[in-house]
Amino acid sequence: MGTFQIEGGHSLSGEIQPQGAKNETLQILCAVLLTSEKVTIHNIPDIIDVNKLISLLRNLGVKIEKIGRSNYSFQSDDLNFEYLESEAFKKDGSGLRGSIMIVGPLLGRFGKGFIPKPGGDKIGRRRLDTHFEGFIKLGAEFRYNKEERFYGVEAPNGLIGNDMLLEEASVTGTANIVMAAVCARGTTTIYNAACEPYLQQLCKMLNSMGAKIQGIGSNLLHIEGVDTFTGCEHRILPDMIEIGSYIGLAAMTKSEITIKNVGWEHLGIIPNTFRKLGITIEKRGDDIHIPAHTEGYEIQNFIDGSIMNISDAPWPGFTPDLLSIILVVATQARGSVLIHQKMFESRLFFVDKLIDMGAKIILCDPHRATVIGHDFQSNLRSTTMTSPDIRAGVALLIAAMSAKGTSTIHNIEQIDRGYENIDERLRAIGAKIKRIA
Ligand SMILES: CC(=O)N[C@H]1[C@@H](OP(=O)(O)OP(=O)(O)OC[C@H]2O[C@@H](n3ccc(=O)[nH]c3=O)[C@H](O)[C@@H]2O)O[C@H](CO)[C@@H](O)[C@@H]1O
Ligand SMILES: C=C(OP(=O)(O)O)C(=O)O
Repeated sequence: MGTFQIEGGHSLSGEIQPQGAKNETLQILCAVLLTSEKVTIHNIPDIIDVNKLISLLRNLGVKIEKIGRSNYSFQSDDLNFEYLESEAFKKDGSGLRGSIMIVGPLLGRFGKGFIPKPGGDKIGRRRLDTHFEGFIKLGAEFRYNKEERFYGVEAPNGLIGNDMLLEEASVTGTANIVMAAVCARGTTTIYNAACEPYLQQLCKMLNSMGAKIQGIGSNLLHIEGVDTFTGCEHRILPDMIEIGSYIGLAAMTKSEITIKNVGWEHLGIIPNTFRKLGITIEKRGDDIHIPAHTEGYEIQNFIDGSIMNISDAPWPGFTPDLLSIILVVATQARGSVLIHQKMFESRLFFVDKLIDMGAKIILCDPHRATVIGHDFQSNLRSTTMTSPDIRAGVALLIAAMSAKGTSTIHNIEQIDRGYENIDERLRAIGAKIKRIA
């Protein structure tokens, strides 16, 4: 179990470049299974989840070449289907959430796809019904082995396009169904599709491989199935969750930071949501500049004077992955805010650790927490804590960097799942952070 030791109370300053987006990369990597031709992908982040998926693809027989620091080529021209029946696959597949998205392309191209119950953050129930209901609508037969928690879909005679209305705008579910539907005979429409930028990126990539997807960016996708796909080149967007994490980090440590090349047009409601906490965010070309908040930051009220409420919603709503960051930053704001995590059931329990550090938070129920900001009148106290999930881990890291004294965070593998070399990159702008195990 890895550990960070953080000496808090230091302001940072300088420039930081966001990595390629974890959640886009996981979708894009699965799409390489659709073609026997070479697919080249740029700006792949060097993080645990992505490296696990790359290794799974390699074990599945995909030929993988690293052609630059963050650039790879993939060729799926001779897959090893025996691997899908092996114990090694059960272990590899259950190591991350994103692995679920190999099922759609395998089902579409080869008529069968399997996956063990995927891993990922333990943040409450994370069912897969939307994925499999979609495959069934396309004509696949579904099997589930309860003992082994192993899912399978088969369509030996190929998939047939259909109209479907998804029960939830599931991100990985939509990606999975799209990658199957592009191979189906005839037309598929997917209503209530997730439409976040990474899904848009996936659809654009698929179109550049020969797919015929319309409605990209909306929640109604129209897909004409095609028989074959060509290779392509694709570049991963900057990671919006990492960008949001740096905005929060800058404000809470009163640091002046420039976040470079953020891809503003893909950030949606994220900058304005941080502005509701009173954080100044300047657009400088494609960079975000955060001035040092030496006078603190004040949470806005609603127009009628009622208390601010920040909650998650499917895109273009606010991503649930940044609510933990919003929550920790609010602990030093002037004013109060209600954080409402609607999607996940166990993602707010980490507030116990912040309360231990002296933060004023009332956990109303598993989905809602009220934060009463300190306005920097009192510092958080340093402590020893364990990172429960990827975003709570970074929220705790931000808390530790703003706290008085030296804190220890265990289980930093959770952070390394999604943040490339975070200690080294933060040290480069002045953080006192050591990886001690
Ligand atoms: C690898 C990956 O890309 N992971 C992301 C993906 O996970 P993932 O695709 O697994 O998440 P889903 O979009 O399927 O749903 C997440 C949760 O939200 C609930 N839900 C979802 C849609 C909806 O309209 N209503 C609703 O309540 C679901 O029941 C589920 O509990 O999307 C999540 C939601 O943005 C992010 O937190 C994850 O980081
Ligand atoms: C919840 C997340 O990831 P995953 O879906 O991979 O567990 C996340 O990135 O915040």
